[in-house]
Amino acid sequence: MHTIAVIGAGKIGEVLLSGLLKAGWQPDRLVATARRGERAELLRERYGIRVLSNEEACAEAEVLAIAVKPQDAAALMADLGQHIPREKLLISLCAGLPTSFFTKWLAEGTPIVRVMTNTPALVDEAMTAISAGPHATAAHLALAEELFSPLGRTIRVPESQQDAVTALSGSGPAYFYFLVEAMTDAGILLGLPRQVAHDLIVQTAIGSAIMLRDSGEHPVKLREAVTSPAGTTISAIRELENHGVRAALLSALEAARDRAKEIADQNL
Ligand SMILES: NC(=O)C1=CN([C@@H]2O[C@H](COP(=O)(O)OP(=O)(O)OC[C@H]3O[C@@H](n4cnc5c(N)ncnc54)[C@H](O)[C@@H]3O)[C@@H](O)[C@H]2O)C=CC1
Ligand SMILES: O=C(O)[C@@H]1CCC=N1
Repeated sequence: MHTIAVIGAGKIGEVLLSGLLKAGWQPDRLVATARRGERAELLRERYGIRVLSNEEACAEAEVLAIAVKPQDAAALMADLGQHIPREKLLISLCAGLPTSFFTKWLAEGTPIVRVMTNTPALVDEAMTAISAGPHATAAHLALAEELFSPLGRTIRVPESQQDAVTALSGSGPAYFYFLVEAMTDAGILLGLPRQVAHDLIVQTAIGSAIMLRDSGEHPVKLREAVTSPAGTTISAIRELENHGVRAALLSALEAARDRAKEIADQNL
């Protein structure tokens, strides 16, 4: 069994650590690094894992999962790159950064895999997309899948699609929460108590998501089944179309994709 180091165990790094522990990884196979002492202490207490310096973690683990913010990656790699021998596998979780970003700090031949996951990993329902970067073999991709499959679903995509994946499923949970928040407000407008509105919409979201996943039906079909002739739903749909919600989503995701590219450009 490999030892995995999560370099920069913040929100996403912690999700990965807790998922691996739930999947049966032994705490002595997991190592984390953190910038702040209190964070290190919390991770030690919560998970019983070792929290080391970046350099020690690199020496200890065969797989290095880079989970710092993209804006912190250059400083990290400038310090750490020289301590990473080519036998290690580097897995980047950083939004926007292409695998070519990392190669300049790494020994020639070091394998890199790029991953985009999302926060539903906390409830074992992540969507994780995995791409081979330079020198990543089928075995490296299989190892990345082994690490992320306990957190939910995994798919493989070409690296050229990762910015789009980031815009769609990486950021996706935020769009659904935004929608739930707005629909709860709409319930308040219609006179429902906040808690009732919240409960109604959360269960409706869960039911709709399960139907989308399990029915095998196209979303248009599912929507049509709710939309009665001259009924209530079509009145609401007309307002959504009048307000350009579909166009807003297209623009929103394009903006997220463009921001991923911009992050890369600012850090290259
Ligand atoms: N939050 C999300 O929904 C998602 C985030 N990501 C990506 O995951 C990465 C991490 O994001 P979050 O967990 O949200 O950020 P975060 O800010 O919660 O975690 C990053 C952690 O890295 C630590 N750090 C920074 N520089 C360090 C260094 N030199 N040595 C050790 N630790 C260092 C910070 O102290 C922080 O705890 C980002 O690159 C982001 O693009 C990917 C998918 C989803
Ligand atoms: O907002 C962000 O930059 C990160 C990447 C995907 C989700 N959160």
